[in-house]
Amino acid sequence: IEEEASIDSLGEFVGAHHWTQMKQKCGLTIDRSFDPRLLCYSLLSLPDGLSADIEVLHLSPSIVLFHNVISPSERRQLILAAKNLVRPALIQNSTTQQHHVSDSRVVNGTFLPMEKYPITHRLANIVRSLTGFNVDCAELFNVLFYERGGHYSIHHDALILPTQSWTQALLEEMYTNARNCWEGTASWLLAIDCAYFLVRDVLNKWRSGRLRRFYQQRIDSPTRAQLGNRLATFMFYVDVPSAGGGTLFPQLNLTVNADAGDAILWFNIFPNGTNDYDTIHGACPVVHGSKKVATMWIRQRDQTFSLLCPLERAKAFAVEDFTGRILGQM
Ligand SMILES: O=C(O)CCC(=O)C(=O)O
Ligand SMILES: [Fe+2]
Repeated sequence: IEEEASIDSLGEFVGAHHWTQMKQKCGLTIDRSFDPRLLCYSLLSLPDGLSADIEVLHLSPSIVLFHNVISPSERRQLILAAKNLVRPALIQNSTTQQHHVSDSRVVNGTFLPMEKYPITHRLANIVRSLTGFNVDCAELFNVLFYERGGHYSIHHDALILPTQSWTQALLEEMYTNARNCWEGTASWLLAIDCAYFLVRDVLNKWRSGRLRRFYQQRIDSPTRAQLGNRLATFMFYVDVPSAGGGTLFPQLNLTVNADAGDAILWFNIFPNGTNDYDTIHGACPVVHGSKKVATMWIRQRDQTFSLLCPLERAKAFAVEDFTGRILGQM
C-alpha cells in the first residue's frame, strides 16, 4: 500500500490501539487467482427483475460479494433517510447488557424504521431476492457512517444465546468475553484489564444474589427464543472511501474493499446453531473519504425453505447451502 494511504498516515485517532496488530491485514488485497473454486456466478432473472454477479470470496465459511446491486439513486435515498438520525454508535456489554460509547466502535449509526422509509422495503426485497432468505424476521437496517479515522474493531455478530442451564450460559459468556477481551485489544495488558472487569462483574452479581436470575432471564428472553440468532449478515456498501475502511476477516486473511453499490454476505453460526468464530471481522480505519454501509442481520427463524441442511452440522455453511436453490434454477 502507498504510504499516504496507509493507516499510519492517519496519525493519532480514537481507538488506534485496537489496530496495532491488525492494521497490516487491512492492506490485504484479494488474490483472485488463488483458488479456481472462487468463482463468480451471474444470477440472471431473480425475483423482482433483479440480476447480479455474485463472487465467492471465501468457500468455508462462505463469504460472497454481490456486485452492483443498488443504484446511485437508491444509495442517495438511503443516505437521506439516515442522515439526520445517525448518532455515535454504542456497543452492548454482553455481561452488563449496558450500552455505551466505546473507542472500539468509532462511527455514527442508526436503525432505520421500516414504516417511515420506503427505501428500506426496496432494500429488504433485494436481500430476499439475492439470498432466498426470509427477511421478515430480520432486524431493521443498521446504517453506519464512518468518517476519516472511523473504524469498528474486530468482533463477532452472533449473539450469545445460552440454551441449556444457567451455569452453562455463564460459562459460555465468560469464555466469549475472555475471547473478545483478547481479540478486541491485541495487547496483554489491556486484555488482563478487560478480564479483570469481567470477573469483577460476575463476582458482584454473585455477592448480590443476582447471578442465577440474571442468566436465567437471558435464557428465557422472548426475543431470543422467537427470532433465533443472527444466522447471517448482509451488508450494502452505500458509499466507499478512497483509502482504508475495508471489511477485514482476520481469521481468513481476507480484506474486502468493495465498490459503492456492492453487498456482502457472511454467516455467523454453524448449521448446528453454535457461533462460528472464523467470521469475526471489523471495519478497518478509514484513511481518506468516508464510508457508509447498511447492514441487515438475518435471524434463524423461518429459514425452513431457504437453507439446505448440510450433513456436517458442525462445519461452516458452504455457498451452495443457500445459493443451491437459486443456482439450481439456472
Ligand atoms: O463496516 C463494516 O465493514 C463492518 C460493519 C460491521 O461489522 C457491523 O456492523 O457489524
Ligand atoms: Fe459486524
